Amino acid sequence: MDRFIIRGGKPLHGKITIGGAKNAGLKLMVAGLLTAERLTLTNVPRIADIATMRDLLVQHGVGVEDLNGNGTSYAIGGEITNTEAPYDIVSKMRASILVLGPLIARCGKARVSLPGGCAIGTRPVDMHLKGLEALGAEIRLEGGYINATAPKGLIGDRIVLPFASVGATENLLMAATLAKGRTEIINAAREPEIGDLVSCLNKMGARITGTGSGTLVIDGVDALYGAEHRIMPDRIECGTYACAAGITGGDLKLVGGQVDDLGAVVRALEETGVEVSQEEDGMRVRRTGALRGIDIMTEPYPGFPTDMQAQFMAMLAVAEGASMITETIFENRFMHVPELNRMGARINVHGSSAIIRGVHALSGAPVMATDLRASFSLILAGLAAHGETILSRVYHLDRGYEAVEKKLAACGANIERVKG
Ligand SMILES: CC(=O)N[C@H]1[C@@H](OP(=O)(O)OP(=O)(O)OC[C@H]2O[C@@H](n3ccc(=O)[nH]c3=O)[C@H](O)[C@@H]2O)O[C@H](CO)[C@@H](O)[C@@H]1O
Ligand SMILES: C=C(OP(=O)(O)O)C(=O)O
Repeated sequence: MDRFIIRGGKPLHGKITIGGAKNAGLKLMVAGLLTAERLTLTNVPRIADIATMRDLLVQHGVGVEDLNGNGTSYAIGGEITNTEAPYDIVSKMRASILVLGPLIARCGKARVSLPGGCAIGTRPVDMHLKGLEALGAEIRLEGGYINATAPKGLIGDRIVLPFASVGATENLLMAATLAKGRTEIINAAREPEIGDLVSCLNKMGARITGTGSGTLVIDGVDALYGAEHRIMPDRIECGTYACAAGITGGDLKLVGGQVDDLGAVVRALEETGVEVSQEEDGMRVRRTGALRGIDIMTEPYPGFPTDMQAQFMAMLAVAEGASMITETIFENRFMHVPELNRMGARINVHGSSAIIRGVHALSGAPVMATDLRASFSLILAGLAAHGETILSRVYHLDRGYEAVEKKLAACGANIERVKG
């Protein structure tokens, strides 16, 4: 298992190019299941989750061609020959559940392993299943698998989501594109990645309106077609490197970063004393004064994203005064707290809130990554700490961040990957 060795204490200066968004790219690849024609995706991030999604599509029988041989453009297309998504892939990557809706819509049946929980929460898929049943799917759970059929095809309906789930919205949205008649998804999630998916589906011939409004209206069509789509920049990767500038007191240009996708994150950065501006080719982030403690609550978009919570916690650990972070999306997303405390942070968790008392400095220590964003919070702490931090289990990080050590080292960080 690879490890990172980080020697902290250097402010970061320079440019970091933001890649395509993991949380858009994965769904856009799945959208390739909705047509036999060729869907070309560009700006694909070179991360482990994308490779896993590629394996999943290939085992459904669909071709995934690497167009320029470097993993940044894929052409997806072909007939589906296998409608099963097996446990070994789904258990590795929860986003695999998103093949369920498209497979039922296109093939009238699907057998998809239940994803189960993960380090951040139990993460049930009840809303995905209830919504698909409302569209006419018959669903049985057996042996850890979801067995779904739609003998008469899917039929549009009005679906009210009890919570604006990103995954449920996407699964139902994709299924509804090929359903008969109109589907309305009320209390739909409004994350920008869903807007990116809608824009690609509409290029493929879908008829979807209401992006970002909380109500999506989908008029089903008989078939979808080939298209070409550039994946949006990863706002979470951008926010994460913004925290790297913030915690080290540096000055970074995040090429391709868009302030507009990061409203709540930008407001929180500014409140802590980090300056953010939109420039022609990306977002500039710098800090010259002290970091100040703030209170944050995670919420569905446009609120503060849970996927930025751990990174802010690392930054607030060295801010002046006390901060409180309340996590409302996942019930167990504080696994980074004991690791940050091992580096000298003073954080206490009370239920779904963490109280952070800022310390003057952190000190390097051996620490363990537990999930994707928690991993990066430990890198951030390591970049600001005195001495050496050794981060193990970086495979969590490789799921969603491309070339972390190269991007950081190019801006002056002392970080190396040790293979093993
Ligand atoms: C691949 C991807 O895009 N992942 C993102 C997606 O995850 P994901 O799509 O899994 O997140 P959801 O918005 O669905 O989940 C939010 C909450 O709703 C609960 N829930 C969800 C569905 C359901 O049927 N029943 C249920 O109870 C979940 O357990 C969780 O507590 O959105 C999350 C919230 O912004 C992000 O943190 C993830 O990075
Ligand atoms: C929680 C995340 O991803 P996933 O939903 O794939 O676990 C994330 O990107 O922070």
